[in-house]
Amino acid sequence: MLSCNIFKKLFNFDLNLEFNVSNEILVFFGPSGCGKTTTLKIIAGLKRMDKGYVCFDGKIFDDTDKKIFVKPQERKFSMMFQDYALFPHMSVFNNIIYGVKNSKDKETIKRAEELLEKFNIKHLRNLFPLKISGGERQRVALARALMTEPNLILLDEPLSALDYEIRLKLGNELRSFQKDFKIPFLLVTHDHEEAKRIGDRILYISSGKIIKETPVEH
Ligand SMILES: Nc1ncnc2c1ncn2[C@@H]1O[C@H](COP(=O)(O)OP(=O)(O)OP(=O)(O)O)[C@@H](O)[C@H]1O
Repeated sequence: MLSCNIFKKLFNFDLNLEFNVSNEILVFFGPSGCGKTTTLKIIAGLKRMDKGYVCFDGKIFDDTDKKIFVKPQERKFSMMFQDYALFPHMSVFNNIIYGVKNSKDKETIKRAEELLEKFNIKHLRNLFPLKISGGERQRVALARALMTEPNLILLDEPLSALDYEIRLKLGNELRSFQKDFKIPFLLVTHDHEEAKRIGDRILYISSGKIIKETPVEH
């Protein structure tokens, strides 16, 4: 389980959130600028907070009082950004296996092939990111996020560039992935329908605070 208590002074308000994520899809829902991305980056270790902690399964990854900070690359948390952050000089396939230690072994190749199949991007495997569409890049980024067998997945607007039909399909697949992986997923969206479709629980965020929390019936 991920446990967080986060305080950070932002330009216009203070970010102040306390929450846990167990083996479920927790959605952060809120308007642009309310602090969603900043929160994911603090959890990933890509931004520092002013006060608080981030713990996962009893291990401390960040604690401002105890002066503990674990580097992002040592957290085994996978983050997918809004802008996908794919490597432009690498093929789709190499982007997906990037970050896996034994990228040449059979299991890795098999897993990458399965993800290519699952995300319907098999035909793109040798192309470079600039040659494929935004929606396709998003699917490659999703496959990469799931490739490294992380303990936790942080998804920042993972479906925002996709057509409605594909959003529905990938949304369902995200739910089935979460059930297969049995790890916490934290997903950011400002689409309420999507929050209800994908999430097990929704935290409504406004100006850096949780204003409401609701479970979702599926
Ligand atoms: N370095 C910084 N120091 C202080 N405040 C910042 C800094 N960078 C951004 N902010 C402020 O933090 C707030 C939260 O930004 P954040 O990107 O987390 O929002 P968001 O909810 O993810 O928005 P969006 O949905 O548009 O991506 C913004 O209001 C922004 O002005």
